[in-house]
Amino acid sequence: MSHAASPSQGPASGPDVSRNEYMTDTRPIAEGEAGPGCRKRDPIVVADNVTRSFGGINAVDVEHLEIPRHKITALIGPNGAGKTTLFNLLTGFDTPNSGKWQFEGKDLAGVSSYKVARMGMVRTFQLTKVMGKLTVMENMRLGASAQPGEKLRNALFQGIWGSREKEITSHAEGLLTKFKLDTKRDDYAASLSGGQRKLLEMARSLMVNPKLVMLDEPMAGVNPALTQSLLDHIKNLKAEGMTVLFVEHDMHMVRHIADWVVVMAEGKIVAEGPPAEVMKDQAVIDAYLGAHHDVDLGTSGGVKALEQELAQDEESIVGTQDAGIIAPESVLGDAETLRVDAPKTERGADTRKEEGK
Ligand SMILES: Nc1ncnc2c1ncn2[C@@H]1O[C@H](COP(=O)(O)OP(=O)(O)OP(=O)(O)O)[C@@H](O)[C@H]1O
Repeated sequence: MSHAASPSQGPASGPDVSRNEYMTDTRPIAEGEAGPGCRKRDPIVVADNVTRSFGGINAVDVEHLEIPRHKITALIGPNGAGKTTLFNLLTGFDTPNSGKWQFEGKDLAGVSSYKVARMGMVRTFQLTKVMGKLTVMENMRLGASAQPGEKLRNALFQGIWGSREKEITSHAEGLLTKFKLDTKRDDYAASLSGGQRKLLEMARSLMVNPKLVMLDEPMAGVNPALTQSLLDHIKNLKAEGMTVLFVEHDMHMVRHIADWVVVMAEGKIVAEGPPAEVMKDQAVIDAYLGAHHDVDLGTSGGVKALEQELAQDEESIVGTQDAGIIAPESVLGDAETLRVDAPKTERGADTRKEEGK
């Protein structure tokens, strides 16, 4: 498939043929049968034997993984499955014990996170890393620092610097307008809501015109009023020719926007395929639900069945709405959030997140 449009061009820049091209491509994503580690027709990332352990825990143990280009791939799995660690490894924020991986055919092992971003592979974090004491615009400008125009030596050449400055500012303004943050451009990022900070982080990551955008739990902590807008922005990334890989516990979001789903459990890829197929997969149900395996996650009936099953299980905290894990359908409505998590207390995940994961 041709790369018809620069990722920076949005729908505002005129008729967007790529929108149709990328959104309507129904060719199979896998080369053969879907399954863990299956080959893709057009992969943008290919990883082999990537492992990372912490003490005795094999946090990531991925034999083979390919991420399909121009598609939205969801990376799902219970708490502690290794999703964020895999993100960290692929983007140079952590170093694996072994393995190699390529982005657009280029080896990335040993490449710093800064260079990875400059090559077009950017990521956001579960807890946003926007700078609270900088304004929204200053945060955006920081996002451009992976571009050559921001290098110090270029600053010595006033002409280049001046035009580059204008270019960066105008690019930032365009993105802020698109993300409806333009009225906040001079506000401190600390004054934004959680959802607006997620939008800002996403907008900032686009300052380098990435080819692959990796979002770690984009919906976590987002007010329902902003949920639809975030979903639309993610779909737009694909329409504009970008590839998206996102980690998410919100199964409705996964079913709604993902073209492909990769499931991790205990560091390994245990299932892969189109959302509707994967959520019926026994390995996925087992990974999420342990003993509660007679339930189909792909249907709302399945959720009801699970709730009933859990209501009779005194040992399980899954399904107790107070824990924020599964809300009954009566509470969810249409644009609901359905979280399917393993109990956090199993591995002290909460503590780590508070430390700035
Ligand atoms: N810096 C670290 N030090 C020690 N253990 C870690 C560290 N980072 C991750 N782990 C462990 O590695 C495993 C995988 O964690 P990871 O955060 O990647 O899982 P996850 O699938 O992203 O979970 P969640 O859905 O809760 O975000 C867990 O057992 C976790 O406790």
